[in-house]
Amino acid sequence: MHPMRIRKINRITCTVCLRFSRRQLFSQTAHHIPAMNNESNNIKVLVRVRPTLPRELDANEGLTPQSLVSMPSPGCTTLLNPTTNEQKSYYFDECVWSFNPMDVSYIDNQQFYNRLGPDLLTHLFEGFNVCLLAYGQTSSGKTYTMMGEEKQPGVIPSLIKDILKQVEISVNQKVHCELTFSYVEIYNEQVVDLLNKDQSVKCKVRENPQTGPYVENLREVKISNYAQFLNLLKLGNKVRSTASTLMNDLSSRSHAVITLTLHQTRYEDEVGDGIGNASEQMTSNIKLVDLAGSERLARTKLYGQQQRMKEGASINKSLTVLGRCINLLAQRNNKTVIPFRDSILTYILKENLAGNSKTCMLFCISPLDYEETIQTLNYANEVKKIKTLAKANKTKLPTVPVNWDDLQKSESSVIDSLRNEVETLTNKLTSLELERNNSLALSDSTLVENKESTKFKNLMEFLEKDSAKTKFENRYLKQQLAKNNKHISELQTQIDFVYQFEVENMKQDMAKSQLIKDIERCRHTIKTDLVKFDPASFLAQ
Ligand SMILES: Nc1ncnc2c1ncn2[C@@H]1O[C@H](COP(=O)(O)OP(=O)(O)OP(=O)(O)O)[C@@H](O)[C@H]1O
Repeated sequence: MHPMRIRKINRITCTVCLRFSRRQLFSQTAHHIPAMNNESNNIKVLVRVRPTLPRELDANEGLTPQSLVSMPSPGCTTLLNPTTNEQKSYYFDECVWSFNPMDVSYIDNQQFYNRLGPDLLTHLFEGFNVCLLAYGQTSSGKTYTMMGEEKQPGVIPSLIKDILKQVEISVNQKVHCELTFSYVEIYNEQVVDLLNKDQSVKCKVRENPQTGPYVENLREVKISNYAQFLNLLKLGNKVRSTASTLMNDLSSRSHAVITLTLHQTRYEDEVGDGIGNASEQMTSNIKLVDLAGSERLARTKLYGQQQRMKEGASINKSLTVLGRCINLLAQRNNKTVIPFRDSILTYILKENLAGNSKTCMLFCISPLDYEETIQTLNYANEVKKIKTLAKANKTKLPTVPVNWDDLQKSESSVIDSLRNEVETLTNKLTSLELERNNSLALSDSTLVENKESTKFKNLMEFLEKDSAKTKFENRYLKQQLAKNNKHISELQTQIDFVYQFEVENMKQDMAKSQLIKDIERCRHTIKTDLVKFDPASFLAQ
């Protein structure tokens, strides 16, 4: 594999391994991108221009070159043609200026996430399928925006942190959330499951008539804390490096797709403060896609159609087909058949490009490369015409609203709950191992009769559901217990205070009565002395 690529994958893994502080996370005022509502929406289009790279500075004798791109207002991007000096303006939902950190309008990763995060999070928890795609030529800042760096975490780690925090908040409202994580790479029309060490398992894309295309045999792993996400990312990146070495190509020619699926279950109230039965369920997902560098797609446009198809097929068919789908979708002709199935990428993204999804596409551009940038901006201009039809995937599950401010406050409680989670997971692992051993022992004896094996399967399903419920109940009770303990300790402080106060009062009362007694005794002594007192003898002295 290309050494730059290995360095990049390592960078991605190291970057998110570092926890970011609450201040870093929420230092910027949230400014949301225009809200996406529960109807037909256009795909939201964002454009971000990156700073000059060291090699570009070197080429300009260390001086910052003049950017060909400018963003005179938050929704406008202009591009200067260096040959003709003509300037072309484009209008998008949001234009993000990250050219020079010294500029007042400079937007860093944290600020960028604070604009995008609240909507992504709210839509996911409201039950919508959500998608964020990063598109752009090589080195335009796609991975930097999606994954980020040590001090500037990108959208993916920041979003996962916030999803986990919202999951904790939901538990308190008796909504059990289960989050699963999958990580695939699409290269040369093949899906590589990056979480499966056994690469002999083939992952084909199939279509469910209700929910659309999905990847068969995909490993989806439950995550309930940030450390688990980091481990999976590490594992995925390790497989990604090996896979690209085997393919003898650069992985910048591959697309990375992270999918987070959220299952929410609301439990009814039981008499008292307990948990009743599960009432409603809802499933939604978010796809976070870091596309392969688009520069070759642009170059192929110089060739004739046949040549372009050939190159698309051998180098990066997916991007060529994505471009074709986008052109056809932008024409908004209902009769046109969109060739989603012509590539694995577009097949996987079918729902996100034209179906049930709230989709946002980020176009990363270089400030100096006129040819590539104009291609990307023209492409973005087409994308903004595309409409999707998002519906919340639920019947009537009232969700726990996402409160950005609450999430800020919940930072410390999450760390505490993560500690609890370790304990819960260890217990769960032990019980699962026991369950598995039992099941293996049982299955040996029950294989003899089919009837018995069905019974056993049903029993296992029941046990699985029951153990999920028990786990949730445990978490809920733990939270209630923590709340009660807090209340008890507050009461204890009040009791201590009242006790101290009473003791002080009693002491004062005792001192008072002692004083009264002393005065009484003195009065008595004086009285007795007065009785004995003889003025004549006193005068004679
Ligand atoms: N907004 C930004 N601020 C600071 N540095 C950036 C920014 N965007 C990109 N960079 C830097 O530019 C370089 C290339 O960025 P990145 O690796 O994210 O590009 P890419 O589009 O993912 O490339 P590829 O298609 O090859 O995977 C990196 O060194 C990164 O640190």
